[in-house]
Amino acid sequence: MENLNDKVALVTGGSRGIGRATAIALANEGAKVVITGRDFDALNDTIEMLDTDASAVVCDMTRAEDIEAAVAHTIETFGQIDILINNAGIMKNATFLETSVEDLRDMLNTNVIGVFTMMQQVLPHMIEQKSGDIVNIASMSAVNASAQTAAYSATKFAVTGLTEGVMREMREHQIRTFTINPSAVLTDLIGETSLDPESMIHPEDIAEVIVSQLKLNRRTFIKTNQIWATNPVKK
Ligand SMILES: NC(=O)C1=CN([C@@H]2O[C@H](COP(=O)(O)OP(=O)(O)OC[C@H]3O[C@@H](n4cnc5c(N)ncnc54)[C@H](O)[C@@H]3O)[C@@H](O)[C@H]2O)C=CC1
Ligand SMILES: CC(=O)C(C)=O
Repeated sequence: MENLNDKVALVTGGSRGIGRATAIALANEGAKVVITGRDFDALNDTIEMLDTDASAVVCDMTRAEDIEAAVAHTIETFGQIDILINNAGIMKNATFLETSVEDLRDMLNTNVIGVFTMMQQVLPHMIEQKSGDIVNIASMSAVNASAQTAAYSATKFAVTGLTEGVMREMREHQIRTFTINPSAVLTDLIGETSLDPESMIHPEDIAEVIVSQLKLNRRTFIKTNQIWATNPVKK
């Protein structure tokens, strides 16, 4: 089993939800953590929850220069990047005919181009280290499309393709690249739901899956998964 103690993790969208829970779980394993997001105060709230060496950097995933600066900050602060959690993402729900091309562009810019740019910035460091892990948070919407989320699904299907292609190129460098596919998780992203919150997946559950996959012996990895709630029931 891998030990995450002293590994350096960069977690995007670390101010709340799955990103915050993952940053906390990695810190609990002894990893050093850099979190990114757009709101410095919200990032600092997360930093105060981390019992480890940690740093926050403002980084809008739609801005390539922010991503470049966040990666440079991580290298300057901790000297390496062992784990990248590409978590930041947005969802805009609408029927297909009511989806504007601007909403599609916003989701593509954050969910796909942000992930693409972040991997392009981080991978040269991992290749030089001859080791690294990249976890891209896709979604069950990357497996099954639903009514009212066609455009969001398209961005998450794109994350799957991007991740698999990168994985095939990077395995020879001892870099594991994989997707996580959660179904509905109790976070701000899905907002009000008709489900009983206790019966839903919680962000901490996703964080636990991520940590357990990162702790697999480096000779193996789970290429993708599907994380379901056991028995989601209505309120
Ligand atoms: N909540 C759910 O049911 C599911 C969520 N996901 C995915 O998990 C990831 C995290 O989502 P949640 O924690 O649920 O959402 P959330 O809304 O609670 O958190 C999203 C995080 O991403 C950040 N973010 C959004 N746009 C950004 C940008 N342009 N630049 C920098 N940071 C940005 C937000 O500030 C926030 O910190 C997303 O990629 C989402 O698509 C996947 C499956 C299910
Ligand atoms: C929000 C999302 O990605 C779901 C419910 O799969």
